[in-house]
Amino acid sequence: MASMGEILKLYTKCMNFAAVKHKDQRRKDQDGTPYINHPIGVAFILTEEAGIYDVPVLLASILHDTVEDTDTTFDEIEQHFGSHVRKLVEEVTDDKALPRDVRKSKQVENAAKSSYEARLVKLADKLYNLRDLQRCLPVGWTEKRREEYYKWAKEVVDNLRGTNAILEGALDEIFRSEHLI
Ligand SMILES: Nc1nc2c(ncn2[C@@H]2O[C@H](COP(=O)(O)OP(=O)(O)O)[C@@H](OP(=O)(O)OP(=O)(O)O)[C@H]2O)c(=O)[nH]1
Repeated sequence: MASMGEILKLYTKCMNFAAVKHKDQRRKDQDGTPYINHPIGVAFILTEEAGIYDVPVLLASILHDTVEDTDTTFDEIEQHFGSHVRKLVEEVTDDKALPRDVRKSKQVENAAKSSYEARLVKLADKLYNLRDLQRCLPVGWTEKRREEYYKWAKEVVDNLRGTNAILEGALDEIFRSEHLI
């Protein structure tokens, strides 16, 4: 079993890796929030709200957008963080080469087939993004696009149910406030 020191070393290496990879990326909000706030926030939801302390899950949550949105490869993830974390990051990565509508429907389909660990990352990711959407509308988004995102996110979440009552409860609170349930 890894010591606390080894775990902290790996966790810090992971945050540094993601921060370097996302360094030029910003969120879509008016303020151009540094993108790294999102993966760190997803990991924080898992520890702080859901009480998840599973190391591969937390590492995958921090790395979840590195391959999708930066030049990071799955081989690189494996080299630094091992094959288990690589598999989880693969499970939560969308293929950006696909047309947007195909990518979005694949995410709904793939949710149902995901592992328990990947489901935790997906739920926390959706929770962060939906809260962000409640906080402010991304630049260039219309109210219609916002509504469509909520509806699509609910379809994904519905295929992830039975995974974690805290995360699903927090998501349902948002869906209720948006009159989706
Ligand atoms: N709410 C919100 N989202 C932002 C912001 N900045 C960046 N995003 C990202 O935008 C994506 C959602 O926008 P879409 O238009 O639906 O997706 P797309 O960019 O992938 O086409 C999410 O990424 P994703 O990896 O595609 O996640 P998900 O849509 O698969 O959950 C989310 O993380 C922001 O300021 N607010």
